[in-house]
Formats: sequence, C-alpha cells, structure tokens
Amino acid sequence: MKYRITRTEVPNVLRFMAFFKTVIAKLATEATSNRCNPFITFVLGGPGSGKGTQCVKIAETFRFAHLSAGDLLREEMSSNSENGTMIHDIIKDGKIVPSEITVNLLRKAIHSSGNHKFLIDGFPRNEENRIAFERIVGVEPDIVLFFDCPEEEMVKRVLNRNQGRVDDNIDTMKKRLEVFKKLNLPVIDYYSAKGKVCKINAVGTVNEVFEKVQPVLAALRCIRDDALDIESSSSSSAAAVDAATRYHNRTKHSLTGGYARGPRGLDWANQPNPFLRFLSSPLLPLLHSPPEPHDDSPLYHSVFSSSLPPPQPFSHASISRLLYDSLSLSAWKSTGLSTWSLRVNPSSGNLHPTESHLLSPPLPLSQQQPSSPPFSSSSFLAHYSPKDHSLELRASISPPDLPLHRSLLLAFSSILWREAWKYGERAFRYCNHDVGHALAAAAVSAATLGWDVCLLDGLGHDDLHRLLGLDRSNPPSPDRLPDRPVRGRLPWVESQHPDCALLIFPFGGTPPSVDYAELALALSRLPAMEWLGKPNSLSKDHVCWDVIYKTAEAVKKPPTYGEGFSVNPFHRSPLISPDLYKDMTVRQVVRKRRSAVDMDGVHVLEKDTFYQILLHCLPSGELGLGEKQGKQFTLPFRVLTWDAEVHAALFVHRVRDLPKGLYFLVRNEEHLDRLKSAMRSEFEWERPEGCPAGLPLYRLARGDCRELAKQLSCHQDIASDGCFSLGMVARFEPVLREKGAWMYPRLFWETGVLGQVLYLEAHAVGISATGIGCYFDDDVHEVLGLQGLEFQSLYHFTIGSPVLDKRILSLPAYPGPGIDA
Ligand SMILES: Nc1ncnc2c1ncn2[C@@H]1O[C@H](COP(=O)(O)OP(=O)(O)OP(=O)(O)O)[C@@H](O)[C@H]1O
Ligand SMILES: Nc1ccn([C@@H]2O[C@H](COP(=O)(O)O)[C@@H](O)[C@H]2O)c(=O)n1
Repeated sequence: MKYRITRTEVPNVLRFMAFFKTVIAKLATEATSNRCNPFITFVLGGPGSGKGTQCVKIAETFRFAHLSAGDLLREEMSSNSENGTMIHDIIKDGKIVPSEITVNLLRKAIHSSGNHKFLIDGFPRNEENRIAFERIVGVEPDIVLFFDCPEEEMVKRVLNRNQGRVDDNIDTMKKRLEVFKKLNLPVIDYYSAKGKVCKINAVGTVNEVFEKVQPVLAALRCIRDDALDIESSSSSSAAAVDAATRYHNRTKHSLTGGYARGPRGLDWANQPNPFLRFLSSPLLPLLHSPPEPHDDSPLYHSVFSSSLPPPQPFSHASISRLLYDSLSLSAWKSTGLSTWSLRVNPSSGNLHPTESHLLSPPLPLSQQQPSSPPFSSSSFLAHYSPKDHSLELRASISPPDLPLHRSLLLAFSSILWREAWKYGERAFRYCNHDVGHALAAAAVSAATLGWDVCLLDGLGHDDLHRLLGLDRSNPPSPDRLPDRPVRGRLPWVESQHPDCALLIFPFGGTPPSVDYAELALALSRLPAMEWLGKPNSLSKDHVCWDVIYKTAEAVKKPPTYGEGFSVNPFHRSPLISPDLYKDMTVRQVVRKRRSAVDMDGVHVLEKDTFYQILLHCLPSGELGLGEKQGKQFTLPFRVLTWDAEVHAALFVHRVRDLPKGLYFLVRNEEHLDRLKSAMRSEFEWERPEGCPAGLPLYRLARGDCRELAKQLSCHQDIASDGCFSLGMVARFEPVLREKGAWMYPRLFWETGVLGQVLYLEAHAVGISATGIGCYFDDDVHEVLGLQGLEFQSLYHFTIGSPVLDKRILSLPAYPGPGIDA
C-alpha cells in the first residue's frame, strides 16, 4: 500500500507534517493482510496422522514456511513465559489452548518469517481457533489439506513417536482423539462446504503419502508463480543468499507485527563475561599512553584532511598505542549497585562480542619497554585482553611460517552468544555492526602512527579459522543444530566466529604485496602448531539461537585469492574549517567517546558543523571535476575493499537555518538514479541551500519528522531529541546476488564504520551520538517508499547534545575495579 502526499495549497511544511501523521496512523493500524498477500494452507488431521512429517517435506520441496501450532505452543511452554504452565497442563490433558494465545504466536511467526507461503500445521483445532485467526490475522486459508488416517494407525504412530512429548501416551491420546472428532471435524466440514478442503489418504509410507500430496501442491497458482524462483536458487550460492535474506526478514522488527524473537527478560545469572581470557598463556603487558597534557596523538581533523604522520616502527610502544586508542577500556562506570566497563570501540548494549587478535613480528626487548622472551624472540599470534591492556600469547610462529613482511595483522572474531544473550535472533546483525566499529577504530588509531590498514578480504572464513586456532570449539554443523532456540549447558555457543583480518602497514610508499595463495597455504599449516592457553568459560547456561549459527554458516566467505590484494589511494576528507574541532586530538576524541543515553531535545546544530560531519561520511573525499562519490578512499572507509553500498536517510530536526525534514546523503553516486526511482515519486531531490559543492545531499521533503523518527526507532525519544537522526540505507539484495551471501555481514560492517565516524565526529564537535539497532525495518522502508529488498535500512543513528545521568559514577579505565563486568 502506498501513502500519498495530498496536493493541496497548504504550505509545504504543513503538507509534509500531515503526510507523516497519516503514515504513522496508517502504520499503527495496518493489518497483516495488506502488508503482502500471504498464501495460507491449513494442515489438519487427527493426532499422529502425519501432518508434521508431510509439512516438512512440502516446506522443503515447495519452499513454504512451516508453522506448527503445536510446536509454537511447546516452545512457549518451555520458555518460562507466564502461560507456560497453563499450556503444559492443557496439552497434557489433550485439550485446546485458548485461541488468543495460539493465534498471537502464529501471527508473530507469520510476520517474522519473511516468506509469503505458509503451512499452518495443526490449526485451527476448533471453531474458536478458526474465528480468532480470521479476526486477528485478518485472512482466510487459501486451501486446507486434510490427512485422513484410521484411528488404530494414528495410535500406533503416536505411541512409537519417541520425541519425549508429554501427550504421547495412551491416556492423552484417547482424549485427543475425542477432541479431534468433536471439535476439529466440524472445522473441516466448514471448509469443505466452502470447497477449500483437499482430503488425502494418509495410509502408506511417508513417501507414498507425499506422492499423493505433491500434485495437489504443484497445481497451486502460488507454486507455479514461484517456480522460476525455485530454479534460480538451486545452486548453493543462491541458497546461501536465500538463507541470508530469510534471516534478514525474519529478524525485522515491525511496528504492527511485533519484535524479532529474543529472550523474554534478561537472564542475569548467565550474562556472558565480557572478557575472554586465555588462562595460563604468557602475558605481555602493554604500555598506557599518556593523557593530557602529555597527549602526543595528532589533531583529530588532521588525520582526515592532511597526510598522516611519518610511520612509526612496529614496537612494543607503538603496538601498545595502536590498541590503547582503538580497542582498550575507556572507563569504568558504577551506580553503586552495578559496575561495568566501556571500551574505545563501541558495541550495541555494551555487550562486546568482538575479540581481537594480533599477529606481530617479534617485539625486541628494550630497557624502558621490557618485553618477555616469547614475544621478543619470534613472530607471534596473541589475543588482546582489553581488561588489563595486555597480549595473551596463543602461538609462537617461526619467520618462514607466514609470508607477511613489514606488516602487522589484526584479526577480529565475534562471540555471537554475548549479543544473543540480550537480543536473541537479531544479534547477528549487531555483532556485525560491532565488527565495523572495531575496523574503523583500528583504522583511525593506526593512522595516528602513520600506518595504513586494509582488509585482507581475499582470505576465506576457513583461513581465518586456522589463523586464530579456533578448531577446537566449532558449533555443530547446521544439519545437527536444533531447529528452534534451545536452552541448556551448551559450551560451543561461546565459540568465536572468525570475521576478518586487517593488514596494517606503513602509510605511503609501496603497499606490501600479499600472495593470498601462499598465505593460505601457510595458514593451513598453523592448526598443527602448539596453541597456548585455555579459554575461560563465559556463562554457566546458554541459549542456542539456532538461526544465528545457521546464518553465520550460510554467509561464510569463500576464498577469493585470484582477486589479489590492492590498496586504494588515500584521499583527504573535505574540511570546512579546523576551528570546528577546537584542537581536539585523536586520543581525546576516541577515548572520550560515549554513547548518549538521552538527548536534550533543544540543542541546535550549526549548519556548517552539520555539513562538516556529513563531509566526513563521504567514502571518496575530495574529488576532481566530474568524479563521483563511491570508491572508498578516505579514512576510515578505506579499510573496506568494496565500493560504498551504504547511504543515509536523514531526519533533520534542529540544524540552524536548515528546514526540518527528510534528507538523503548519497554515498555512492552510481546508485542515485536507482534510488530516485525506488523511492517515493513525491520526493523533491532538491540540493539544500548552502550545501557544499562536493556533498551529495538532497532534501526529499520538508516537515517536522521528530515523531516519525521516534516511532520508527522503536518509539525511542533519543531519535527525536537529537539534532538529527538517520537510517543507513544499503543496496542490499543485488549486492548479495552479484557478489555472494558473504556480503551480508560486510554490509553491516560498512554501517558500523560509518557509525564510528558519526560517533567520532559528534564528539569532536562537542556533542554526542548513539547507534540505534532497534528500528522497525519495513516501516522505515514504507516511509521512504522502498519496496522489496533492493535497498534495506541496516542501522540507525542519532546525533545531538547528550543529557548526562549524574547518578552514574565514572572511574578511570586502568586500573579497573578488578571485576569481570
Ligand atoms: N506415513 C507414515 N507412515 C508411518 N509413520 C509415519 C507416517 N507419517 C508419519 N509417521 C510417523 O508417525 C509419527 C507421527 O507423525 P507426525 O508427528 O508427523 O504426526 P502429526 O499429525 O503431526 O501428529 P501431532 O498432531 O500429534 O503433532 C511420527 O513418529 C512420524 O515419524
Ligand atoms: N491449534 C492448536 C494446536 C495445538 N494445541 C495443543 O497442542 C497439542 C499438540 O498439538 P500438535 O499439533 O503438535 O498435535 C494439542 O493436543 C493441543 O493440546 C492447541 O491447543 N491448539
């Protein structure tokens, strides 16, 4: 459904306000039925008639989403929810759970599935179920499959089922058969009278029954329409793209359809320890960089807008600085009741899934900066421990083992569980935002040492796995993963997922040459090395959010050695005036960066400051006449190896002399035409007054969009109380189809890098920022007029003047209070 701006004679601003109000009102009342037209198949039959078994085969063959009412209820039952005990008792007694509960579980599952064809298995069980579904979901089934099976056969099958179900016993089975005859058969009769029932004789082997089902399904219009699609996804890369898009759709929050699946309430007793330690590893303490007045790091604006300082040699001191200004702790906070640490690299919910690992040449001993023998005698791989700013030795590497010269390698991995503990299924997105933040943090810190950085993205996932010695703690293969979230003692859930490796090398001159094939061969020998240290355990109990691990597996990067390693030329970012940054040094900015919890709702940003922040968000920086933004030449975007895919839709609330409204920053101008045709035709695409020539910023519409920004960002005031907020809109499905599903996490990395720039810029000009992971995905797309998956909003941000919470005490980062918080 489209929302149109009414063309009246009222001033533009009022017209746009009205438009936003209409959008909000419409979004709030929109029913499932008009979002898309789902194809609904009810699958009915007595207990044990084989509904579930056939649904699995149908779903696989014809790509339906299989929603079993019984499974959803059992999941709810074991999730400790308030209705859990009641559901357990009803199921054990073979009776029917109140319809409101079942229908709401189904409604949520339909919304979050991302599919449009559904098998609804074991529903409706009675007239009340049927009527509630039609009322709440607002649709009728397109077809009803009825598996007709004799009672003795059903009893035999159920008693042999052996899945530990509370209702698989003869007493409950007798009651269930009675309920089936009394309550369920009338529903089947109801749909028969409407000509919707297709009765299938359920006697025979599983395959024989499926033979009878197949022609019924194959004849359906929705299947014929999708046939082309099925063919195109037959190759494994297409299947991986499907897996990525399914995950993406399934983890969308929706204004009307509810939130992506996550835990109900936080299990504080099992909050993962934010500090991974390799117990018994030799430790190399790193040096702490001096704060003001001895701060020797360059001026913040200078690293973006002029050439970098001369490269420092790789040493204990310089590596200490690299990590101190990118990945170390920046403060401890305490309310008296709880104490927690903050880091230079931000993380959603301050949960810190990102772990870092350094591959370094030997660091020679010196009297002032002593280093212990294992670190000084050979190259080494170490895990970085931010808690005490030290390196934990994982392996010593003799020089011919790795063909890397004149460079360091910094690798990142994610402990997905840390983020999933709080955010459930959506957590995989957030972990990848954090990888992006860490990449940008490392790039900026390296620049202060005269070092350049670039992803070693020719390596594949398995290469990184070997590099980090992760072989001992693999998740199970996807086919052995449970097919729903499972709670329990699952130590593998704490395993690290390797993300990427960054090459760090002296800036200027010829970049190091990397022969990927040679490097991969060397990496393949590493697992045989002696690995030191045993990882600490992070939680006692876990929840396996299965879809996260399945998606992580599907989007693993294959090696692309053939593409070679190359480094983009460095471009300056345009600078309006150094005065905007008031002589802040890089260290002051990166170490004082905080995520604002609230914005004051009054601060007005100067227009030049606004434009300057956006100029620093450009990937290509200063360009010659006729050249366009797109290539990633500037700091820190140059760490990425692909052209910019991420743009920003800006909700401008308070910028002096700039009309409030919706704006769009086009970060890759090759996409401009597609964006214009994909978005609302009503949008103005006007260049705002005074906008610097090289800044591809467009006004889409004028109006007060504070309420809209708030609603879209999960009703959070912080999105409306800043000076501006934004949604990062990435070219999405075409990127995955053109390059591969492995671009899925990378798109999130790119948003994280952009987010890091926003954080640093905001702090450097004296205000603050906050990354917002909670937003209503498709409602954002609806406002922009985006349909389908060509463009998707992947991260939100707000920038403004923070309100400080004076009840929170700030403590120095080092030495910390000595707790694992
Ligand atoms: N055609 C078949 N022949 C023999 N066994 C079958 C057949 N179809 C299913 N089964 C087995 O019978 C048992 C019940 O099947 P299934 O769980 O699919 O039934 P259901 O109709 O979904 O039951 P319920 O309503 O109790 O969930 C399972 O153990 C399954 O493996
Ligand atoms: N619409 C429904 C579906 C199921 N239940 C309860 O769950 C039990 C098991 O269901 P299966 O589909 O897995 O057989 C069933 O006996 C009911 O107690 C329900 O209440 N409403």
